[in-house]
Amino acid sequence: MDVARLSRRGGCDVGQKQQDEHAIPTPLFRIGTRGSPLALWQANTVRDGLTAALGGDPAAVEIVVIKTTGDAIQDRPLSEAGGKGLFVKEIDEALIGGRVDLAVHSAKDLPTDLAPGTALAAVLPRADVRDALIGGAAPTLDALPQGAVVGTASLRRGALVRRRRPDLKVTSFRGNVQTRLDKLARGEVQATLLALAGLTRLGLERHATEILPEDEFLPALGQGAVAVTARSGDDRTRAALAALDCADTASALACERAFLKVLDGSCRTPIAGLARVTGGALAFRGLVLSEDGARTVEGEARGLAADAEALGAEAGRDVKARTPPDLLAAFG
Ligand SMILES: NCc1[nH]cc(CCC(=O)O)c1CC(=O)O
Repeated sequence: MDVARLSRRGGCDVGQKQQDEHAIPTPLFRIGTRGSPLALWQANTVRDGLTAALGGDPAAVEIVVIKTTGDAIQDRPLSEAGGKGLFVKEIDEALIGGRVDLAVHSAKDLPTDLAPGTALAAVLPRADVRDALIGGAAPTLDALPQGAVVGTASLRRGALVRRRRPDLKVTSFRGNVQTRLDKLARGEVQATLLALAGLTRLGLERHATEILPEDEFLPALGQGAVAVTARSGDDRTRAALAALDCADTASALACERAFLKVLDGSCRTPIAGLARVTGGALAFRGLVLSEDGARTVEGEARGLAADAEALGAEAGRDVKARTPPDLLAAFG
């Protein structure tokens, strides 16, 4: 990246800076993020990568923490309050309004339709996609006592748990990763499930008592990936972010998001799926479940990574065509 080609905002170019050494430097890029520990880890990772790509000036990239409606609502399941979009609305507004130049999100929390005027600009290399069980009463799902209570806010995790252990009780469980671990420690539930990627990023992976195999516990679409959005027309920011993009992860995410888009009108139906890309080839498996996990409809797609989006959409249409109407009704 040729930093000299990037003009500082507000006309504060290098010549001016030399004239007035005490001027507060204007960052080249502002990153919008939520303030949760996981969100800050992600934003810091993008800041470090972007700073390095720009030549290492620590003043070049600034993080702006934005409080979202989703952060404010703590008393009810988000699927009731309005869904995932609640975590991105205010950040999108800041992006579109120019208060920030890029926004960092967990890919799995990003709605399938991005806000008009914004676009994906980079996807970081994917971390471990698997879910982990954090068992209080026992270390593994199989060893949990009959009727034990598992706390999770995720319909997908709830359905996958009940598919394997129909006797377990699944209760809604919100809050950030640390809050959930605290609730478990207080005995409010006997076990919970969290993304291994999130635990690892927060240095909390020691709490995982069982790592669930990805073929049985198919992850959420986008799990383990960090996505960066920018204004669609902002070529300056998009060019800078291209240095951070992992092409294989971006293809996998495009496939998974296309699958989700075909299937999901709301977030009331448990959906899982994972695309793997190796040497230009993509393999995808996707799943729709009933809330109790008793019924599942599975789809697969294989092809070129270059066709990622079409492969995901095709798998989505195939699964949708074979899904019983009452499961589809939940799509809202
Ligand atoms: N919905 C919250 C969320 N968003 C991303 C992660 C974990 C990190 C990731 O999947 O990239 C988590 C926590 C969790 O599901 O355990």
